[in-house]
Amino acid sequence: MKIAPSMLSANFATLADEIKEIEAAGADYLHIDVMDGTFVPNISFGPMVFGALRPMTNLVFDCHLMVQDPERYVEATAQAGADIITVHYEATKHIHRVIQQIKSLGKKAGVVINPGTPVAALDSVLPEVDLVLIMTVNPGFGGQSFIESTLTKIAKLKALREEHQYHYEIEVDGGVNAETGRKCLDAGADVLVAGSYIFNQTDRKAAIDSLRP
Ligand SMILES: O=C(CO)[C@H](O)[C@H](O)COP(=O)(O)O
Ligand SMILES: [Fe+2]
Repeated sequence: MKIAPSMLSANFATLADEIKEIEAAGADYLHIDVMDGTFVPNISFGPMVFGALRPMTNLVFDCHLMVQDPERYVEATAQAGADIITVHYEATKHIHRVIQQIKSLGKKAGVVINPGTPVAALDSVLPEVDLVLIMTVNPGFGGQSFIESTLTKIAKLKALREEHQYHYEIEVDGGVNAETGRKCLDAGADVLVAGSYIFNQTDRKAAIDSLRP
């Protein structure tokens, strides 16, 4: 399994040091939450900010685009050094086209659904994607409580992957701590995103280690 600390909960005044610390502590991905104030009721940062961090770390840049019509920003995200670009099913009229756009830029393509969207909405893109992200909170803010009903989606995605020999990783995002993270792993998750749980602890290595079974 992999751990993806979410930069949203890091100290923005010392970002480079925060990122180096979680890299040394054994993180696998750096989860990068881009918010536009329209698709979600919050604004975070964009490609100019994480692009500046790219030369400072070898962590996989796992970009979660919470922006309306993400096709407008996929190219800038790729150019800023993203490795995985994940777009919301709910944010575009053309999810299949956006996935193709990401792949044509040579990046791994992910799709993400809100707690209110069923796995069935993803039928047509599951054969194409490298990652499926299940929101386990409503997107927009760190530090929210895990929504238990999302666990059944993880199991569904795992069963579909086995049945059809799909290749996507299953990632979960929101309210993940040692307890809820374990539930996600038991249900079949491959990647745990955790923001406040990791960055609110002074010992980030202990926090990351506590998420591993
Ligand atoms: O996408 C997100 C919010 O929309 C974040 O990745 C997520 O909320 C991480 O924060 P926390 O682990 O504190 O819940
Ligand atoms: Fe996220």
